[in-house]
Amino acid sequence: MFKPTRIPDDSLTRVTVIGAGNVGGTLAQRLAEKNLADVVLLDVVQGKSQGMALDLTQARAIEQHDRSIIGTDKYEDTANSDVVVITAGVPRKPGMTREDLLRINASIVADVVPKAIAHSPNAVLIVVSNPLDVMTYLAWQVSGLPSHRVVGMAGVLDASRFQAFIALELGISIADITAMVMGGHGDLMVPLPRYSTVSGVPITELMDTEAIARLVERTRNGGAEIVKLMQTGSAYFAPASAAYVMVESILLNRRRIIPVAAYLQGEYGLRDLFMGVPVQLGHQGVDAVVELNLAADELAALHNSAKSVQENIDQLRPMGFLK
Ligand SMILES: NC(=O)C1=CN([C@@H]2O[C@H](COP(=O)(O)OP(=O)(O)OC[C@H]3O[C@@H](n4cnc5c(N)ncnc54)[C@H](O)[C@@H]3O)[C@@H](O)[C@H]2O)C=CC1
Ligand SMILES: O=C([O-])CC(=O)C(=O)O
Repeated sequence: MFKPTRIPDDSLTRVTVIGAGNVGGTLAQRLAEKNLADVVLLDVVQGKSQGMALDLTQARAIEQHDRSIIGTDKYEDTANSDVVVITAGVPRKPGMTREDLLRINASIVADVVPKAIAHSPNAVLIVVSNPLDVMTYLAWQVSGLPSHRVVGMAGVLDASRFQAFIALELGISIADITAMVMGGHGDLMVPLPRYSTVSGVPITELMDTEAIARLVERTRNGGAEIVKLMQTGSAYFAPASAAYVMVESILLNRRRIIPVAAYLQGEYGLRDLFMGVPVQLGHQGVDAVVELNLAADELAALHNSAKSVQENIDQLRPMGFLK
């Protein structure tokens, strides 16, 4: 008779998601159900990640995958992860900006990142918690990791929103649309119509300036529009999808060229901050920052956004989060 043989669990790819909330839970689901990686889900609330992991495990028969999903509140259980994603933090409520979360989320990020990286020193770190660019800078500082192994998730999400609004406006398939959004993940983000296309044709050749301005504005307010509608939290389906894309490009070494919050060392005339720029993203994290040829007004908008990010990074010092 056939006798199954149990062999020791030896994960080839393992992703830790810190924070088993809306974004973290949905990301864990995507990672496992798309069969990309085994997942360890950690939350400070006792039982939350364990319950979610059990629930996801009970869907395996239906979703047909054999990925392990572990829920825990112990960092030892996250050891040797290839990628660590930080979604721990507080989401904003209607009327708040992302920057209003700076102090509370800085205290969470400063606490969880060193603990996670102590057990996965070779991981690539992806930050999701808001305010995104500032939290990514802080995570880098407290992780001790080289800057290329720390990235923030926002540009893929913001570009995906811009793509969705272009598709809705033109009544065409999302499949043929690309978009680029640079800058900080805040009200001053920089959607780039010249670098947003339908089958290779820039949307500047397909829409009038009024329509483009309207879609740009809706993209900038994409997060706030959802916060206002939901009242009790912020977006998570599209954010989890965007984080998935980044994890996939890293684990499969796809070297996708996508916008992420990356450490800038003179690119675009900016230095010593994390902010949204296109990068080549692979196994080691950021292989290279891609420098697009920006027009003077586009570059000015990028610098304006960078100024706001820098002002918020500067607030971390008097608060005691940075040396
Ligand atoms: N970068 C982006 O584009 C996006 C960022 N976000 C941000 O992501 C964060 C999470 O959002 P949601 O998942 O919707 O919030 P949520 O409230 O559903 O989940 C957050 C989870 O973090 C956990 N947590 C808090 N402190 C912790 C700690 N010290 N250790 C471990 N876990 C801890 C909470 O218990 C909770 O389960 C927020 O800061 C939100 O603003 C959300 C969407 C998009
Ligand atoms: O709006 C928020 O606070 C969450 C977020 O960053 C987004 O959905 O873009």
